Amino acid sequence: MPAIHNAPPKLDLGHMAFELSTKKALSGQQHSQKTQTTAPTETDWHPTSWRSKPVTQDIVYPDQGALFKALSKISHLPSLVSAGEIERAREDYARGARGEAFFLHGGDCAEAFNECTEDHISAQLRILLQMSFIIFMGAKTPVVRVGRIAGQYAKPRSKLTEVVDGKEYPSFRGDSVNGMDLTDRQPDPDRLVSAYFHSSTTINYLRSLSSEQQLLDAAIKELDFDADSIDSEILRVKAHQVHSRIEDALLLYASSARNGDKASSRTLDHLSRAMGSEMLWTSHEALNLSLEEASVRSVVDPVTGATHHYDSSAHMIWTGERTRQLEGGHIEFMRGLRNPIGCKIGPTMQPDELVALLNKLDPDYQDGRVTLITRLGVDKVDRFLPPLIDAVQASGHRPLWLCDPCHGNGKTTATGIKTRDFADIFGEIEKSISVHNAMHNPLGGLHLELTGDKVTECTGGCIPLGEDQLGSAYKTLCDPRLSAEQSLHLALLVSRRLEGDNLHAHLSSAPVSAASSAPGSPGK
Ligand SMILES: O=C[C@H](O)[C@H](O)COP(=O)(O)O
Ligand SMILES: C=C(OP(=O)(O)O)C(=O)O
Ligand SMILES: [Mn+2]
Repeated sequence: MPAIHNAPPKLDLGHMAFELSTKKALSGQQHSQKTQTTAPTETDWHPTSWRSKPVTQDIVYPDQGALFKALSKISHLPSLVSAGEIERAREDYARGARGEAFFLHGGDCAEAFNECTEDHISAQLRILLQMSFIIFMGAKTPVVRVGRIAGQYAKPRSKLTEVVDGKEYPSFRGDSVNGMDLTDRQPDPDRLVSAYFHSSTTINYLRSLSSEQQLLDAAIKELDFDADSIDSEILRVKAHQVHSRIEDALLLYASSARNGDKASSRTLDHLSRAMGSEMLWTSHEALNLSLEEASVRSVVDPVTGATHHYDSSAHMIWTGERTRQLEGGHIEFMRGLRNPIGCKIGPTMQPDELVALLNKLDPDYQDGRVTLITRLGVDKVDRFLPPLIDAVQASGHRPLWLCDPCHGNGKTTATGIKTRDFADIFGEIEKSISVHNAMHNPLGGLHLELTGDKVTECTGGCIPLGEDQLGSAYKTLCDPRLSAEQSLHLALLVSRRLEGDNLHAHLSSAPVSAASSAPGSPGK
């Protein structure tokens, strides 16, 4: 049973008592709000109201004084994202919920402080851009990108302790909590401050990469993808199409930059819009509620007079499968925020429980207010997804539905390595698309654990990786991620699936690819 959160004695973090760094974001006017009295949803919500609820996966700090100091520091540091950006993200989520945009939400399972480097951050942005370009070509819908980035530093664990050589240690809970080293497993509040600065550096670098020029360069010039290596004729053809479309776009870009050519500019405008001209939205699992609370900034909407509460640490936050109890602290915290919020949905979720959750998180029935991230497992989608969709449709809520094909498909090899197989991952996506389509409730996007780096953490893919090869570049701090190559391969398969194109018809001379009969194992 979850314990009632052992809250530090009445921390006045000052999130309501200092000048609001976001005060100009909504209107361009100055609004100084010293105390907040109105809550956006229910009058009893407050940034601290989660503290009286049971909190699962709680992080217990031995030194409460040091915790108070760290949280107080964070509560006075500038917002990482602005209220205006969060408002724009809300609009994207509403579009996604209405089927007007496809979401690609992905990144590391757990970000690492020592991977806060130009190489890793640009690789993450690049892979998401490349995948969204590929998916856009099939879905023919703008693709909105959201990173598990700039704050994904805290992890829930299946077991809160582990035994090594007969001795019990707290499990590693992410770089914002403790260290991987067995001697560094006590939660350390200084890591919270460090997480803030790593997040801030990451966002700063992402912003510097987000100009249109950079965006096109990253997506187009560096599509480091050898189409000929794909072991499936259908996908190889598709990959070549992507390459040539990318080359066309690059030529257009060069010529319009030279001549200011109107037609080219129009095409490019279209391309940029499709790719989204905004920066990548940032997100993380809001696990450590003390940290999230210290990030809340309250702003009065000058038009309506309502007070909005923004979690200024990310554009979007979500609650995990292990912490989504209806009466728990995590749901309580999220319900009062203006940010788009999400919830992971595993196979134990009951349809009526899901509707109760939506009633609580989305009392005003706003499109895309809540993102439901289903992570059922490839073998459970057909059984568990239809009743959930049915209940939500009948409820009148319109959430954004994402498929997370990673967390329901984990397995451990005989030698104890955590992995996932590409075929299961694509299999869950395919099944989810089919179920959603059959119920006239189109899937709104994907939630993936992936990296733009060359890692060997998941098996399978276009150049199939076997279990015996997992050791060569297994770098994740927690769950296995799709490598850059596996991610691009997945994007091609998804693009093709969304396009509903039947390349078989056009390639009548080609051998029937295994991709159509054994999803995710093309040619094998
Ligand atoms: O990312 C999700 C969870 O934190 C992760 O799957 C837990 O991993 P564990 O089962 O090794 O604790
Ligand atoms: C913890 C995670 O997933 P879930 O809550 O779905 O297990 C995660 O997305 O990293
Ligand atoms: Mn994970």
